[in-house]
Amino acid sequence: MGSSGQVSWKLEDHPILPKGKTVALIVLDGWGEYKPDEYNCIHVAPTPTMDSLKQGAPEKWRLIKAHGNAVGLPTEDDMGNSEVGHNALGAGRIFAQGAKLVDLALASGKIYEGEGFKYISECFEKGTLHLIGLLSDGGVHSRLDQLQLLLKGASERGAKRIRVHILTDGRDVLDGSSVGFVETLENDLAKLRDGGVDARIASGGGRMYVTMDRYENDWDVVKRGWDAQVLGEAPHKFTNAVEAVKKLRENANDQYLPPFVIVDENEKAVGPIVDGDAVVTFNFRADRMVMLAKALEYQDFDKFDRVRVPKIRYAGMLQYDGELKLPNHYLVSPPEIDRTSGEYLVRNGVRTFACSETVKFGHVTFFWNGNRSGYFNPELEEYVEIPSDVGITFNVQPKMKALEIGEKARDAILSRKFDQVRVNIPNGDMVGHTGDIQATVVACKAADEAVKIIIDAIEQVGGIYVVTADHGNAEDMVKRNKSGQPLFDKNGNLQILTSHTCQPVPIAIGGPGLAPGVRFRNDVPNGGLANVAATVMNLHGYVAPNDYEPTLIEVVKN
Ligand SMILES: O=C(O)[C@@H](CO)OP(=O)(O)O
Ligand SMILES: [Mn+2]
Ligand SMILES: [Mn+2]
Repeated sequence: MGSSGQVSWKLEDHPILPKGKTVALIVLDGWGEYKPDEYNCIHVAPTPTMDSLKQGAPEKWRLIKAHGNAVGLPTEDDMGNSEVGHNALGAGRIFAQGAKLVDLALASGKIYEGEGFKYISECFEKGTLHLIGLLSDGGVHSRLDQLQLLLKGASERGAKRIRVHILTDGRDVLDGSSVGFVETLENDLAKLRDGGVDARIASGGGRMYVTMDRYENDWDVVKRGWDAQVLGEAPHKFTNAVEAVKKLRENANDQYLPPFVIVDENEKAVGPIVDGDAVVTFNFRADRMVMLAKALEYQDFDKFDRVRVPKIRYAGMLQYDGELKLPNHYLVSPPEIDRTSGEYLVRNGVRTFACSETVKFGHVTFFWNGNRSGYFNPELEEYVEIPSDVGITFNVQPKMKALEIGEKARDAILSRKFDQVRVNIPNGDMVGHTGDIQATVVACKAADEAVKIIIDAIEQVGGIYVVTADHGNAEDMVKRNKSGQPLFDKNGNLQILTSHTCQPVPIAIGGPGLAPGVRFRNDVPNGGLANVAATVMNLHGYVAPNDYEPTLIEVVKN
């Protein structure tokens, strides 16, 4: 059913539940459930609204899975993330995600037989192969072991000169871990050199300061990367990448390292991108690669002065935006996330409003709709983006735009122009990633206040609310041993967890429009994010398509 031509879009009416209720769908980003201790910012923060929803357990509040296999990731040790979380929430089915698809393509060798690899390998004879991406084993945007296999595979297939442009992490993995990842990569590159391949690290920088911006929040981030990777220019020059990262870490953490280039003994950059070269962006996840992909691929580009636009062959690890066909060439086909609940509902006349601030805007639109940008039907949909603050780490502004998002949703609800009002409230996640516990407590309080604004509006119009989250983050801010005790580093400092978690997330339903007798079923104990779409379709008065994961709710006679 890949092509929409053969799909029957008409949804069956729900036998009991009515149509026409306003449904508010609230996704708290990075809001999991964990034991209530001092490192659980959601517990520490005053969150009266979320607390009162929890009182509705088990009929109106429960936990659902948001990590690992439940969201299409390779293993149960993989924490959830926004891409796979919102994909599952919106699509109502579990798709093997980028991480897994790349694993399979590398294991079978199919990655080297595809059009994308053939396309770039045409440059191997005369040009350099550049690999740009996030260097960690976080598994959210990329994975080191995949990079290692790709390096090996490409050199076995004729790549003679390879340059790696690294982006240090510290967000999906512990801050400080980038030194170890760079050392590992350097060892691999040394082995390749022993085998006659001229392979080196050429440039680097921290993911949040260099290259990996998203949703066009701050093009300067991408420009810094461009200058280092393509032009070979950066404020910091080193002859060795391990040394670079160690030195720059004195003033910044891994996520925010300034851009640097590796130079030779004559101070000349060892790996600018020039005519005739091949480039692969090795992240599988889309959102933070789209901007660079545009800069590399678009002829007409006015977001910053590229100075020099090399004639290259460029391929993404995946195609990052199916609608924009960006990039044109890619090594692995992305998951085909079709027939999303958003598309079904709009095609059945459900008027939809979606809103977040820039840094999460694509989550409730692009990811929600199966990595597809744009409207299904502009007559029935309105997507509102509230500009995020630019150039700050969010611990200095932990309230972010939560209240503004709440107010926009409230206005959309009270206008009665929409049947579904969908938001992402970013605070738990974005502030949780900074590792600043006090700020994250403030963030959670603000998120709770935003939920209240929306629920109050739903009360006024007789609607229904669904409150859930895409994965954990703010509920646990420390690294722990197997028995859950916080871990300390060798200097006795608490090991702060900046990443997401593997914890389940809450889901709550309620509101005056919820029909009598609606409650969570108890026969879907392993329910996860993918079960939410069918649930929401029911609340709009429809039955979900057969192949959707089952609904979480039932209607019992009183
Ligand atoms: O910031 C991001 O890119 C990821 C973490 O790498 O977070 P989220 O999945 O919540 O967007
Ligand atoms: Mn998220
Ligand atoms: Mn996150």
